[in-house]
Amino acid sequence: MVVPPDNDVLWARSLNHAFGGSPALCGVSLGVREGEILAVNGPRGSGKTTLLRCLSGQIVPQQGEVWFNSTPVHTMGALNRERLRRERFGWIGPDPQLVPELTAWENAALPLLLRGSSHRKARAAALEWMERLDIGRCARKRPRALLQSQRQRIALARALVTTPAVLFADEPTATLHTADRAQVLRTLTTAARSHRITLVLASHDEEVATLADRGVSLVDGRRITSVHDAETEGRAECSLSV
Ligand SMILES: Nc1ncnc2c1ncn2[C@@H]1O[C@H](COP(=O)(O)OP(=O)(O)OP(=O)(O)O)[C@@H](O)[C@H]1O
Repeated sequence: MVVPPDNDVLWARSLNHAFGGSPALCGVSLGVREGEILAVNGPRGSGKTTLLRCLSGQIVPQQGEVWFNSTPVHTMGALNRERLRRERFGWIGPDPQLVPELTAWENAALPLLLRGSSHRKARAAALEWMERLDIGRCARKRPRALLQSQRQRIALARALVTTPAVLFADEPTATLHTADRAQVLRTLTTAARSHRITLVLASHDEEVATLADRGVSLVDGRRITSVHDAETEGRAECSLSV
């Protein structure tokens, strides 16, 4: 068995996954360094979501390996993967998927409440993140009374409230207007940097490339190297070696 490099918090080797015989990932390998912001680019249907779902343990690739901090994720049972996701990972998708009956702060605090944190602690942590994300004034409102951009920030607060080791963001700005997109992306990347949260960010948004440390590109489930990727990889390596 090949052991992953020490400085990679996440490492994937030769991932292959198909849905009903249609390949979604074909031999994708990559490493993600601790605290890095990695952009995953590619056109619709190129395998970005499938890659993030494999890396985060939501699905087990049909072939290949996924490692988190030198622990093999691909050989874990469903319960251990579930625990890993709950305790170490965060996820934000294109749709906020808030619980309509709960207030904004209760939605943001949900991962802590489910972990058994006290109501007071969970509320304080949720409100702190909501203030940082500039939605503190929405705390007592229910999702239906909020704008889509506010709802997506609540989902962001919910993903960040546990300070995950790795945050997976799958098209987090897809349902937002252009102005909101830029702001949510900047907020997300700033929060990740200030808390040293590793961020794997799949997006069509061109601004992502300027905010990430490095990018990988997928086409038809395969990893390709573009000139831009080679440049950004080079930049990341240079900045690490300074
Ligand atoms: N649950 C599923 N069942 C069947 N096919 C799927 C499923 N999920 C993904 N696929 C297929 O796998 C391929 C890769 O899809 P995936 O969602 O990973 O790509 P993507 O790059 O994230 O696309 P998008 O930008 O549209 O979200 C596509 O052909 C898609 O139709």
